[in-house]
Amino acid sequence: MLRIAVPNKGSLSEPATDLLREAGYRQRRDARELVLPDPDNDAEFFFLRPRDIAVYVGAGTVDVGITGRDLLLDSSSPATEHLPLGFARSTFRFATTAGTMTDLAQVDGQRVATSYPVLVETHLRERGITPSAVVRLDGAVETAIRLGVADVIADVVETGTTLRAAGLEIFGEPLLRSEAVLVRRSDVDVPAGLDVLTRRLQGVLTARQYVLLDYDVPTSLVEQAVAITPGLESPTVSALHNNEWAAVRAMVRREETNRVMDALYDLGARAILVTSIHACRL
Ligand SMILES: Nc1ncnc2c1ncn2[C@@H]1O[C@H](COP(=O)(O)OP(=O)(O)OP(=O)(O)O)[C@@H](O)[C@H]1O
Ligand SMILES: O=P(O)(O)OC[C@H]1O[C@H](OP(=O)(O)OP(=O)(O)O)[C@H](O)[C@@H]1O
Ligand SMILES: [Mg+2]
Repeated sequence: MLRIAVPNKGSLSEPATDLLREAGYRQRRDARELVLPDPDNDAEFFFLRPRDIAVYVGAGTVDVGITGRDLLLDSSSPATEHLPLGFARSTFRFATTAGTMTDLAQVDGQRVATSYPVLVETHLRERGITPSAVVRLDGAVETAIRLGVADVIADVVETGTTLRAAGLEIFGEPLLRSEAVLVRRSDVDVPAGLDVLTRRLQGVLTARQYVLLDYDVPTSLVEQAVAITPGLESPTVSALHNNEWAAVRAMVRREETNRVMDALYDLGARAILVTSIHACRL
C-alpha cells in the first residue's frame, strides 16, 4: 500500500488533487476528509498541511508526498525531490521599499522577515552576509516593513502583484525557483507502487504539454507538411477517399500549436483540428 501525502490547503491543494485524479487515483470530494483509501490502486492518501508534508515523508510515516520545492528546502527534512510537477511555479526573492537597495550585500545588519527562515539563513550564511535578525512570520510578509518589524522581506513571488501593491521591489538574484514536487526518501527501498505513480504522473504532465493535431493536406504536399509536424516517432499519414488528399495526425507541443497551424494553413493544409490529450505513455 503506497502512502501518499497531499496538500490539504493553499495554492498547492487543488492542482495536486486534480493531477492525481487525472492520473487515475481516487481523490476526496469533501475538504474535511483527512485520509482516503484507494484500494483499486493499492494507495492511501493523507491530506496534510503543505509545510508538514516533507516532515512526514522524512520521518517515513508516509512514502511520498506533494509539496513545494521551497517548503522542502526549508524543512531540513531528509526527504528529496523525486519528480517536478510543473505547477505552483514561483521564485523566492528578497524585496524592500522601492528604490532603496540593489545588492544582496546590503542585507548585512538588517532585519529580514520571512516564512522560510531556514532557506533564508542558509542562503545568507553561504554568502557571508549576517542579518541582525530573521523574523519568522506565517504570511502576509509584504506588510512587515510598513509595520516596522523588518527592513527586508524574503518571500514567494509569482506575478509580483502583491509586492507592487505594498510599494516593494525585488533586488538581488532569486534565492530559488520553486514549483510543486513529488518528494520521497531516497535512502530507503523504492516503495511498491511508486514506479506506477511516477509513470502515471509523467503521463499526465506530458499530455498537458502536447496536443494532437489532425489535418488534411494534398498528397503532393505531405512531405512538406510532415516536416512541419514531425511528431514524436513519425506522424500517421492515412489515405482519404479522395486520393488527391491525405490525412495527417501528429503530436505537437501545446505552446507551438498556433504557429504550426498557421504554417500548415499557408502550405495548403485544411480541416486542421486540435485535440487535448488526457494521458499518455511515451
Ligand atoms: N502566488 C503563488 N504562486 C505560486 N506558488 C505559490 C504562490 N503562493 C504560494 N505558493 C507556493 O505554495 C506553497 C506554499 O503553500 P502554503 O499552503 O503554505 O501557502 P499558500 O499556498 O500561500 O497558502 P495560504 O497562504 O493560503 O496558507 C509553496 O511551495 C509556495 O511556493
Ligand atoms: O507575486 P504574486 O502573484 O502577488 O504572488 C505572491 C504572493 O502569493 C502568496 O501569498 P498568499 O496570497 O498565499 O498570502 P500569504 O502571504 O498570507 O501566504 C505569496 O506568499 C506572496 O505573497
Ligand atoms: Mg500564502
